Amino acid sequence: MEEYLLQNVQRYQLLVKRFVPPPAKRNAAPEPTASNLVVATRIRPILEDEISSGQVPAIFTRKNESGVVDLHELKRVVRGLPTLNSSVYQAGKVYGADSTTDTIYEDIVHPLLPWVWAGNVGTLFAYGQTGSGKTFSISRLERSVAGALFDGSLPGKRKIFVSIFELAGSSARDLLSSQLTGPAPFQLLEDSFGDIQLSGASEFEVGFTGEFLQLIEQATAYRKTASTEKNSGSSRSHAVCRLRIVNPDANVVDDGYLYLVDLAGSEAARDIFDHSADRMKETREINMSLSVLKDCIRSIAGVSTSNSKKSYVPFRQSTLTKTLKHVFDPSGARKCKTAVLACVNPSFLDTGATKNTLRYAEMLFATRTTHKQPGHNPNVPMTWSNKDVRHYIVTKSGNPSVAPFDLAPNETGAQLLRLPVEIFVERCMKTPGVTEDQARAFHLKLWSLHTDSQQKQSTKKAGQGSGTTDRQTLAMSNKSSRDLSETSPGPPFIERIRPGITISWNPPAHFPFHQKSQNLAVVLCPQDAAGEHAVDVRGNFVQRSQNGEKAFLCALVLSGETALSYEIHLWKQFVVPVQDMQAEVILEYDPATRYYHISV
Ligand SMILES: Nc1ncnc2c1ncn2[C@@H]1O[C@H](COP(=O)(O)OP(=O)(O)OP(=O)(O)O)[C@@H](O)[C@H]1O
Repeated sequence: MEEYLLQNVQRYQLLVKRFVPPPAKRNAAPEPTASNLVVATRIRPILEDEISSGQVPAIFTRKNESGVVDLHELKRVVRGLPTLNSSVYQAGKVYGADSTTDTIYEDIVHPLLPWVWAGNVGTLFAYGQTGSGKTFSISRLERSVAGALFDGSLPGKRKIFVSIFELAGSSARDLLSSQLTGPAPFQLLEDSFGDIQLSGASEFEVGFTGEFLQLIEQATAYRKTASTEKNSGSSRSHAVCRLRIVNPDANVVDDGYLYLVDLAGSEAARDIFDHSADRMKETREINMSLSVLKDCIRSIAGVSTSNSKKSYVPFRQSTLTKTLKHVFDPSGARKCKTAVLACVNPSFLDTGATKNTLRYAEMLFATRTTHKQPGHNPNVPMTWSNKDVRHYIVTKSGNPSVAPFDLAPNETGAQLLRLPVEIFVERCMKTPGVTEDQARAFHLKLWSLHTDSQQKQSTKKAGQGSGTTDRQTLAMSNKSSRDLSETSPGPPFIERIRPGITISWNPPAHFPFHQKSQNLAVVLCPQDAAGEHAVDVRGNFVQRSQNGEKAFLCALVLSGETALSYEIHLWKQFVVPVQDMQAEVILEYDPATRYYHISV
């Protein structure tokens, strides 16, 4: 086909010249005043070597209509001259070949900085066909961000921490690791707040622009690239630069995060020079992760392949979308703003890939909406305002009740949950008469409610009456994709207890391994099935149950060396009555640290 196009380039140019643009169908939805999603399309200039090989541009912006582009393909006909097949796209803000990266920065990236500075999450990602200008754009935008963060234009003091890593297939590798063997693998773990943690990846504090740029250069040198037909320095992994912004003066404000993501280009087998098994596998994995990304985009746009408005967002299916969970998780609690840069190659040889990129840009453009916080739910501490927190403290902290001003002067539910247990207890004990045991029991009560709430399904229904694709409607109606079933509420906790699950429990006062944080145990078998030689951690034989009390022999889970990490002690066993069990807890193993962490 390429040969055919190159042979007919003059006819193609003639037809393009004669083309009369039809009016573009405008998106009927009103432009949100403060959208949480900005979509932009960048058409890179046609390159010298492309011109010298006879290529011409196929994509054009309109003079009087911003945000609209026309794409022309040459259509082969069986008999007669080829004709022109034109399509029109409305793909957000459009930047033509003569636009500068500085303009794009001012329009879509700079607004993210005050947002993350204030403790929110901002994301910029560039996607598009291999050779379409993603790395060119992101690398320059990163430099502008590095300048603006330290030029004193943002108010107040912040500490800035940088991690840079690449995602390839199912692996995540640290591009700032000091290992001589190359980027070190690490784990992406989801904590009980639903945030993704980079377990084992390095993070460096940077104090000025040059220091940040040096880290970017170090990471770029490590990043995996290879030659493709379209780009001699093609990126063979997705690169993520994550900035964590800490406000040292306000310990109740969440850390801000800025993600700058340069995706690997999608490519076809014909684009690849080296067709070795490894290279083909790598290409398959990249294309697979990009396809999961597209599924996520389709789902949040409410036009999933199943045509169901209650789409399941499959962000856990690749490390890329897991990293971008905050963008796609309908149940996410953090406030997010996202800028998407769709990059396209203007050449008429690349129109297939360009159409694909523009279709997804259009789809994303249709999902723009203002961000609303999930509504208050008395059973979900993550949704509580400070007023809700104070009410809970007054009514549920025991006798005497903890003074709300001592425990949570400003904190929301999410912030109270994040308080280290020792600080929580210390604050509770400022109230006269409150004992340490009472404070710890109250902490446990709050956490039990939290862990249970993370597992329960939302009962609200999708888009009732509105018929819109509002992400918040999806958020309220869709489960997070951790809830696999749409209809089943799941059995109550007591009925779920079985060998193999981990539970939190309330040990008796004489228990010798009382943990400062949660007390956890892995259920091994019913007490009566333990056998006559089974001995518990105190050296007592495990008795058969009496008075029909239901109990299980459990292995203890004790705290690890690092905060909120745990180890399973299979040989330290103890009988736990069902009545002392509180909730099921999901533990996730981190091979890097060899500890378990609470996942849900
Ligand atoms: N706006 C631009 N102006 C001038 N040259 C550009 C522009 N955008 C991209 N290029 C050039 O186009 C080529 C391909 O760009 P780049 O490497 O950024 O593509 P990519 O989309 O990151 O590709 P891959 O996915 O294969 O990594 C490079 O030579 C780059 O210098």
